[in-house]
Amino acid sequence: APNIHVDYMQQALNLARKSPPKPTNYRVGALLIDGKTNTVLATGYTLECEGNTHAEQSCFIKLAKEHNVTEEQLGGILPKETVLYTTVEPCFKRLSGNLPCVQRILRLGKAIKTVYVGVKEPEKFVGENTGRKQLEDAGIEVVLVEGMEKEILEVATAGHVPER
Ligand SMILES: Nc1nc(=O)c(N)c(NC[C@H](O)[C@H](O)[C@H](O)COP(=O)(O)O)[nH]1
Ligand SMILES: [Zn+2]
Repeated sequence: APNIHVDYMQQALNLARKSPPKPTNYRVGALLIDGKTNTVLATGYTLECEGNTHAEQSCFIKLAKEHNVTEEQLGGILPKETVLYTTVEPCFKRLSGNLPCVQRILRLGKAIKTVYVGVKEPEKFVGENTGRKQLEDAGIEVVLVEGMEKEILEVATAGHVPER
């Protein structure tokens, strides 16, 4: 039977393929979904929005612009059954020092109920990603959508110099 989570994760992966390859990040795709009506609220991919933006961050930036609010105010207008799909789990630390997406998700309050991820973040840039625990401690469910790890990582690391 077609799995709705795999369908959305495939959509997110197709978004990730639009991201310009870079050796210092991952090419990620993300979708914000209204879980009640099953409608797509926003899509995003790494570097879509100006500056050094992440896929999840691009979803928030675009949706905030659409509603004429700041990214910080987005929590007030998101449907309460909002779910986030992201091919790579939200970052908890960024080498650039920019605000990590786990913090961006947490400051939306209870707006995001569940985060569906395609893979855990590899340890290459920032070591073990402890973001999942921060989200769970805030009452946000983190669910791994299995079966697409290999193709998600291939896309995510396309800009990386092959390990010797
Ligand atoms: N979930 C997620 N979505 C993204 O769109 C993206 N690029 C990453 N990547 C995580 C990785 O840890 C950071 O890309 C590096 O730590 C470099 O940090 P910057 O991206 O330059 O801020 N992770
Ligand atoms: Zn991030």
